[in-house]
Amino acid sequence: TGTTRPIRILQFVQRCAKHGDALSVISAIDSFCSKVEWAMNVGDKKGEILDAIVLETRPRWVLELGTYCGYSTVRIARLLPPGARLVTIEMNPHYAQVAKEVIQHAGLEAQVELLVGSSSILIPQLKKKLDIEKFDLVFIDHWKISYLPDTKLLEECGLLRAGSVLLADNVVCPGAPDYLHYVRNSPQYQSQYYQSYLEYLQVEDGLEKSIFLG
Ligand SMILES: CCc1ncnc2c1ncn2[C@@H]1O[C@H](/C=C/CNC(=O)c2cc(-c3ccc(F)cc3)cc(O)c2O)[C@@H](O)[C@H]1O
Ligand SMILES: [Mg+2]
Repeated sequence: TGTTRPIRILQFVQRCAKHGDALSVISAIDSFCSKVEWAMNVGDKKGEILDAIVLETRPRWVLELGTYCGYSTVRIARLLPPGARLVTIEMNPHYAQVAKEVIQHAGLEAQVELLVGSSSILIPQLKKKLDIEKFDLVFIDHWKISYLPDTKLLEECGLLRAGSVLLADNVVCPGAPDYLHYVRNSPQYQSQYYQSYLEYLQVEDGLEKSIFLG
């Protein structure tokens, strides 16, 4: 009975963040998760690296795997140029509902397409569903065992172009060893590690940026 952690995060956002102000939503979640209850958001330190890569990529189409409460969805969507779109996939309907309300509180619902379902089922449907050509940026932050199969699925579905950027969270903690080996050894990727820290903790973690060479 009682509430869930995502609900407690949403309630804190609704109480403490200003409606339509994405930055206040981001800082409310970071404040709650660093002082009250830890949660698996990319967080403020890795979030700054994410921000820099979104800005340098200037993407028209972004895909996020693993929405959770929508923290990184808001971080990314707030930086998109007008007309750009962020498609985010979340298989847990409860988490998806929380994320929907977090995204709405930030005033970013127009830039975000939140799809509820498994990435392995939805990725092959994206071209038809959303008349998408290719993704310019993919932020991977769902189950760590799904990073590699979903990357291969994106390749097979023709959703990546020469220059598409994959950005993977948690390549150190919890780690995604099979994914890391693949992107660092495949001639089809130019890969780079960005060292940082696990969200809200003094533990090493990092992001891996991998450019698809086509
Ligand atoms: C079927 C494919 C598929 N399709 C669609 N949605 C999917 C999906 N597979 C998963 N989801 C959703 O994505 C989110 C899961 C995210 C999983 N993330 C971590 O496990 C993680 C852990 C730590 C950490 C934990 C404990 C520690 F001690 C240290 C570190 C830190 C981090 O930043 C982390 O991202 C949830 O919303 C799932 O519903
Ligand atoms: Mg993560």
